[in-house]
Parts: sequence; structure tokens; C-alpha cells
Amino acid sequence: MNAVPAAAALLAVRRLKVHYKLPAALPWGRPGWLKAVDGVDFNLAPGETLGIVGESGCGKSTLARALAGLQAVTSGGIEFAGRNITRLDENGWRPLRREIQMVFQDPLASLDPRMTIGASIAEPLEALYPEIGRAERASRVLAMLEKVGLSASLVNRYPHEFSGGQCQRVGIARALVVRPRVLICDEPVSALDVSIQAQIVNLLADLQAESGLSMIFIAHDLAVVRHISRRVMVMYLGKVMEQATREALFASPVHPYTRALLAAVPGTGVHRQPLEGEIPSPADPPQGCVFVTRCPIADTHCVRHPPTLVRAVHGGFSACHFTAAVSAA
Ligand SMILES: Nc1ncnc2c1ncn2[C@@H]1O[C@H](COP(=O)(O)OP(=O)(O)OP(=O)(O)O)[C@@H](O)[C@H]1O
Repeated sequence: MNAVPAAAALLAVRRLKVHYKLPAALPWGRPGWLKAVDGVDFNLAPGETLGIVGESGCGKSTLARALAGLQAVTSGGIEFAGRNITRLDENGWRPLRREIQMVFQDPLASLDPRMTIGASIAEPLEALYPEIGRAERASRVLAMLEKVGLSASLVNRYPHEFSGGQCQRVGIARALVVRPRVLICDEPVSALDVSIQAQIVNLLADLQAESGLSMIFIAHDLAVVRHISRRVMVMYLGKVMEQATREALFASPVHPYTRALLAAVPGTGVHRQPLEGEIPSPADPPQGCVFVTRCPIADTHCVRHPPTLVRAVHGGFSACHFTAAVSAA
């Protein structure tokens, strides 16, 4: 189920599953499986920003790592520019790292404390474009620093001399210096002060608009993805609950989970029922609809039958047996 036609997609994800093997509870028992990502489908168009939201543990980081080739996939497929990249080894991924880059959640931890920020930004260029000479590399690093809003005069400083927001600017520079076509941002602002978050989101939006790259922007907070995403995908327990354009999702959400998430976002209008109860363990998810234990409108059918994503009235998709009824309400 996709809003972007497959032929137009730069990145196409099909029924993607990433299941982690868990040790058996007893020495003679069978190992269990934790379904971190459990059948995710979406297409990303060139130049598009897709926001992915959901509570902690719903599989966002696992999905991000699988898309960036940092996590083995259990089943399903990932295509980049029409090429199947699901099961490439490190050698196969090497040229692709020029095309698909990632920005991580913890900016300080993702930088080597012994390297100057200039050397950190130069590192991926050196590894992925060995044909680029030293002078050209240095000039690209300085230009990149300025692009992310840091003075070129800071090139010989070390990460500990920078604030969290500045370190994240360096992380963004490191990812973009190789001029990728897809940037995957995994909770890029959640470790930062609220006052700095908007600056980094705006920087990413400006860089995206300038370069035309495709972006996946992951956050646990709908308010954060709101400003940057053209489309938003809502995940819960490894599955897609709803997918729609930003306007449709915020104005007329269809899935009860999205409605509950929106209840916590200031300024989203209609008062909606907030989310209650704990998220079940992905090692032991509900049998039918995974949201059934917290859903205000679930009935006995939902307990036994998992819903599939179906077209909703807002033009997007929703995985709820009541999609048509809720849309009409
Ligand atoms: N290497 C692993 N082995 C086993 N389980 C894992 C592993 N990595 C993640 N998990 C589990 O998979 C589930 C999904 O984790 P993931 O980090 O992808 O979710 P998330 O939505 O990004 O959450 P958060 O925002 O807290 O990072 C969680 O239950 C997590 O504990």
C-alpha cells in the first residue's frame, strides 16, 4: 500500500521484517523472536521527506538501521533506484554509502573524540572518494562546515569543545559531505535541548530543499516531524498504523493510535482521547490488531484478526478494521 507509485520511488520497502532472536527462557526451551519491524511497506520519492513516528520501542531505529545497511533483514525487500539492496554484504554496501547516509541520535557519541571535526567530516570523503585529492577534500570540508552553520575557523577543534547542537551540525556535515541521495535521520533532535531542536530541524529542511535529497526523518514526537515532513508514517509495535500527507494526518487522522498521539500535541485542534496503558512487548505482541490492548474502539473481531493497510478517506492508508467508520465520523 503506497502513496508514491513504485516506479517513481527512489527507495522502495516491501513487507520488511527484522526479527531479533531472543535466548530461550529455559536451557531446554526454544528461543523466542522479537518482531522489531514486522511487515513494513512504503515508497520514498526523490526529493521527498517522510516522517516516521511512534513511541519508544516501536521499531523506528531498527528500520532506520536496516535501510542504511547496518542491520540484517529477516525477510521482505529494500530497493534503491530499482536495485535490490536487501542482502548486500559490506563490500556491496561500500558504493551505496555514497548514496544513502545516516544522522544518528546522539551527536557526541557518533563523533570520534580524538579527531578534529575537520578530520571527522573528511573521513567519509576519504573512505568513499579516494580519488578526490587532499586540497579538494579540504575545500569541501570547509564549505560543508559553513553550510551547516559552523564557522570554517572551527575546523581544528575537537567534539568536546562543542555543544550538543553544534555536534549534531557536524554529524549532518559528515553525512552530507559525500552528497548522498537519501538521508536517514534517526531521532536527530531528541538528545538536544528543546530550544536547539527547531534550529536543527530548520537546518535539515533548508539543506533538503537546497540539495533536493530524499529524507527519512524519525522522531517519537509528532510535533517534531510536523514541520519537516511531506508525508508521515505512524508505527506501532513494528507495524505501520497510518500513512498520509502531513496536512491530512494532522487535520483528519483516521487511526485511533494516531488520534491518541495527536491528543498530546498542543494546537492540533479537536480534543482527542489520550493514550493510556503500556505498550505490549514486541516479543509477545497481541495476536490480532497489535493496538487492541490500548484501543478505545476495539471489538472482539480486532482481538483475533490483524487489519491490513487500506485506503482511507484522507487519501492515505490506515490499518484499522474501522477505517471506513472512523473516516466518516
Ligand atoms: N539488537 C537487539 N536485540 C534484541 N532486541 C532488540 C535489539 N535492538 C532493538 N531491540 C528491541 O527491538 C524493539 C524495537 O527497538 P528500536 O530501537 O528499533 O525501537 P525505537 O522505536 O527506535 O525505540 P527508541 O525510540 O527507544 O530507540 C525494542 O523492543 C528493542 O528493545
